[in-house]
Amino acid sequence: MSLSASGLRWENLRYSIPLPKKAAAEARARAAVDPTDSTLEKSETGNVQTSDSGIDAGMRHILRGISGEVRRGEMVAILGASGAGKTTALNALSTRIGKTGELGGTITFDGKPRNPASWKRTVGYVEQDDQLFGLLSVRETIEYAASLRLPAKLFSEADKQARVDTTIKSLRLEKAQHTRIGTPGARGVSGGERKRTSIAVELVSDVSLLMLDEPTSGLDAFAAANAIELLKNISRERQIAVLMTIHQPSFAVLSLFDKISLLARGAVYYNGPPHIAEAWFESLGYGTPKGVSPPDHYITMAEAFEKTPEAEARVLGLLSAWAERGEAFVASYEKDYPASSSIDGHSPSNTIDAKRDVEQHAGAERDQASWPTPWHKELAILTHRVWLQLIRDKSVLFAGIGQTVALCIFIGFAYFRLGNSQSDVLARVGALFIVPVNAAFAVTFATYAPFPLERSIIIRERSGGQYRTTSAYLAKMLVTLPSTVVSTIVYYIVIYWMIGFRAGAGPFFIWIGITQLQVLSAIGQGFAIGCAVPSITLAGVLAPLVNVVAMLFGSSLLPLSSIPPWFIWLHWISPLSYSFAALAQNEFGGDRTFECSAGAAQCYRTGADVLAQYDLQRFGIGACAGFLVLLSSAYFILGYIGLRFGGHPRFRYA
Ligand SMILES: Nc1ncnc2c1ncn2[C@@H]1O[C@H](COP(=O)(O)OP(=O)(O)OP(=O)(O)O)[C@@H](O)[C@H]1O
Repeated sequence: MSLSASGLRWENLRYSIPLPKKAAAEARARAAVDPTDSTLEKSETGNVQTSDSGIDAGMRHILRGISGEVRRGEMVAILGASGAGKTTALNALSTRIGKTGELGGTITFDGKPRNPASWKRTVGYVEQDDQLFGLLSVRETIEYAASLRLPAKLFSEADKQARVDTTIKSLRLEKAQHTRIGTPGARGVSGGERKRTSIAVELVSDVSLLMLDEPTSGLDAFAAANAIELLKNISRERQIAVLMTIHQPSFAVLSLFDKISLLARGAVYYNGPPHIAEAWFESLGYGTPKGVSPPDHYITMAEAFEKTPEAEARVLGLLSAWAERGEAFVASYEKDYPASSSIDGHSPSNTIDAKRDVEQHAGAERDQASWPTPWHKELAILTHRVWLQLIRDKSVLFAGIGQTVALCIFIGFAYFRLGNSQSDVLARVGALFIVPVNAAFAVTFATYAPFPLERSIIIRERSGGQYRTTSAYLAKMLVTLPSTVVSTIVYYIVIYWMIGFRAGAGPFFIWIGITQLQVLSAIGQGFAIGCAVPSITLAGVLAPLVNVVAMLFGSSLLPLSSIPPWFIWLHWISPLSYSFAALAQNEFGGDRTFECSAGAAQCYRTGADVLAQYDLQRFGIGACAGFLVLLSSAYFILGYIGLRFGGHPRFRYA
């Protein structure tokens, strides 16, 4: 194969994963019965062909020595049946491959090994699922990407806007640019527009290589052809190398690629221009029958769907024929029939100011190891984006108002205007506990709910080296903290007067202060759970568990003296222990007295009696507030660690 130094090139790429013990033992047993079952035969070119499902010596071989290249200005597709290894190949090339498997072979970009310092800003990766914020418009989505990805040193605000306009135009998103992406509850742009927005988010920056995992999946034939045609134009105009996996393209779409790489069982059985594929397969006696779509034929004939010895022989024949003489065939065909639409000599169009672009690109190469935007600017951009989504999410606003009204009605009227009788003393203790418990539940749940989606978007964006975790995390905190305080404070003010807690400005402000610290710890819990747990289902299991345990060990339900010694630490790490104690001291402190009817067996005559009975004076109100701040900080730190390491994009270069 004649390989140029420009663009991405891979040689003898291999990837194997260890099998679970049981599967490995079964494979060994099968191999003992039929030695051909797991024999790997290496061809002269290093490509590996196999007669089995790819199991050998406790390893499953998913990629077996594949080679290929995509040059700048070219568009190449990796094709194959389901399970052929397309996604694994793309993942290995883009560094998104798992750490558990063994990776071998050589991968270079522009003739050099991929440089970890600059790679993530060299390559744009479009995932199969479009992870975008549904409440932002197409244009806003691309603008945020431009603001975060284009180096501030090289692009003024006007330059960035110009780049956004160009990108919108080149992806034909003009009409949809002001439409929101859409959420499950509110329809937005079409599937094709959504996909083109995902592509635009990558292309708005100076990437030299664009990788796409099945960009046409879920699109109709017209939208699919449209997207691929646009990508082809962009690869030409901007001299970007475009590599994608694609599932069952139409013949028209197939013809748009400069090269296709056909995979079966993790090995290549054709790699070259699409128009030569037919000649190659014809030379093997497998030309496309009349009335059958060539891409469908190329893919299905390399799968032994029929499960017959003939089908198996056909697949193996295709694999070994390519390994033996495929590249020579393509080279001689290209020599005899040079393609009319060769990309050689193609120069970038004026769509983007080419000269300035080249200069900027050179600057960007030098600067790629550093972050594109200063930290404070990153923080401002990300905070603005979180804020915009918050104010647009009317469901959160209405749910918050509805919740406040409902809680005021139920809790407020259940404990309405408590007096000084003995039963009212007990009711006051109950109210002092239930109000912070309610904050813990309602706030924690509302806080962690959006995290799983945001986390996957943050991973995608951080994979492109767009910003630091600290700025993303702090931006979320800067919006969540004040908005939650504002939305909960009304409830605490109203409920205080409805229940009839101790009158006076001092007790009132202490009440507000402590309940807000309880809210702070609940937000912290929401951050910790949302950032550390990747799925909403898991978070939904964990959050109630954490809250119920905190409630059990941090309340009067289980007096301190009754808690088993090995669980006592749960009392000290429960925020409710401190908020309940502080609120009780606020309510029952001073010289408060209660009615006690003559002849009553037991009475709380003073507030001090209540505090002594429930053992609520170990720490003063100030110390309790301090512990609440400490616990909240610990939760926020846990959340940061969860996002920093759990939500960290993983790159594997070797
Ligand atoms: N980490 C892994 N552990 C176990 N098996 C794996 C792993 N990664 C890939 N495989 C297996 O390797 C084979 C190739 O997977 P891959 O996802 O690359 O296929 P594909 O060609 O992209 O298929 P599809 O079109 O269905 O997405 C599949 O059989 C898959 O089950």
